[in-house]
Amino acid sequence: MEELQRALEDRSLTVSNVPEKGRCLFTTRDFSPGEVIISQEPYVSVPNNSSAESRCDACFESSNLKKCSACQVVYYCSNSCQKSEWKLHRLECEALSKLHKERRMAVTPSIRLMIKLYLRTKLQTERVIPASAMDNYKLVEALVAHMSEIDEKQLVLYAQMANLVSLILQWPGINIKEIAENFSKLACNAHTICDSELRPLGTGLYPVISIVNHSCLPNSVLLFEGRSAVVHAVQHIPKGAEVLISYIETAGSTLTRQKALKEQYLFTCTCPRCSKVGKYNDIQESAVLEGYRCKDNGCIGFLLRESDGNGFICQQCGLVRSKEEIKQIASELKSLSDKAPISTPSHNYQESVSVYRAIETLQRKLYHPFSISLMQTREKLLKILMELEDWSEALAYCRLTIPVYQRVYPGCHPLLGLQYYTCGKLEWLLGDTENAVKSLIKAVDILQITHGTSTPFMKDLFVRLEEARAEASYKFSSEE
Ligand SMILES: C[S@@+](CC[C@H](N)C(=O)[O-])C[C@H]1O[C@@H](n2cnc3c(N)ncnc32)[C@H](O)[C@@H]1O
Repeated sequence: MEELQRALEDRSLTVSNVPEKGRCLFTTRDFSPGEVIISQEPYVSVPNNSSAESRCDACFESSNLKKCSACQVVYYCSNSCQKSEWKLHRLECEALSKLHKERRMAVTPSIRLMIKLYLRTKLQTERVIPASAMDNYKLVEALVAHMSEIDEKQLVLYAQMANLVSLILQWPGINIKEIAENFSKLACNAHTICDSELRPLGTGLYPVISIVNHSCLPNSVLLFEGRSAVVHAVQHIPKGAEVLISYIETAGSTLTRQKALKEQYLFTCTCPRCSKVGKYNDIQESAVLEGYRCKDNGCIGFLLRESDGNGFICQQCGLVRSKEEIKQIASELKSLSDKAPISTPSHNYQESVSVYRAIETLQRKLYHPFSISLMQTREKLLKILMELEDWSEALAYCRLTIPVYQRVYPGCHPLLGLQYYTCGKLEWLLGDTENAVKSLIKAVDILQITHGTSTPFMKDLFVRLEEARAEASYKFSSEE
């Protein structure tokens, strides 16, 4: 702990224990918006390899992959990536190769992550790979596991997974209970590694970044540059403040967010947003984000259940929607949603578009215009239409999502920045350079804070903005 405190001191940070939260990371100087607060390489990481997509174990790249010829499980995109992982993979490869082929192919990313955790610890203990203040097994030991709060079913699952890890490693005297506890640690401490556009690529354990606690109104954001986790301040953070990121999708109502936090991280959030639970403004916000729309299409009031329980009354105009009408649309929506594909293979894009269009129409009838479900359906349509290169309809849906994004991701949120970026790209493709410039400027304003300015993604964004600006001014001068 002392060694870690010294390493953090150099970064103007310190760790303290707070009774209701456990360890917390505090600043010892002011941080400006966009500044990197802390970054860390993973102690261990694995890509989310599936039959549909594989990635390099070292850099998560998905092209030019070659399978490890011995274990046939792990992929690398180059010799240098394979070399960088070799000390660890040599041991993993030996262990995996002893399994029957079918069993080996069924080893999940979570099992691999645990195997790598044990192998890395072994190699550090034997000093085959170096350890440091921010990179050692003691930091993993210090992570919270919440063992006493986990339900029976989950414990049984962790015990089964621990047995499989033991079977693969075949280490005499290995402690199954400790492996099960480590699975519980991974559940509330590991992070999903995403690319710059927040698409999930894999999972990593970053034991120092794991000290950062959650807020639904965070002052920082955790993003990834390759496999490195980087925490950026998204607002001015004064000296002595706690560094806070969001662990979950913050768009939901307070009850939805609290449920997600309780289920995965086993705590009740008391952040400034959550402390409003049950107050009028919070009830209003939940009814807007997750409730029904007014019967009058021109009214954007929110609906609350009538005291007799027979319907929902608009809090703006007083019109009532009957329970039966709502039930009817909800049931149509359910049967349509059951038909919607979870993932869309390319040959099914057209079919998916029609299903999601029908869902969107029904959701518009049922939900408030700022509904999160409606926003998510439009987001799906936007993605599929982009795959179909139908830029114009994709842009229409993208524009419809923007006001909801602005409401649910206020301030400097990467998802809002990325949505402006998509809008700008589509406007540019459709020749609407003037609006493209406006959207890309909004994207840059947010993303240079959340993502920094030096990543390939941001450099590409700056180039796109310059190109759009040049084209807009050329168009303007030729029109003159
Ligand atoms: C990734 S760890 C964060 C570091 C942790 N506080 C520690 O002592 O190691 C996640 C756990 O921290 C606690 N935690 C995180 N944010 C919290 C918050 N806002 N309020 C209360 N507990 C929180 C919960 O126990 C959660 O499962």
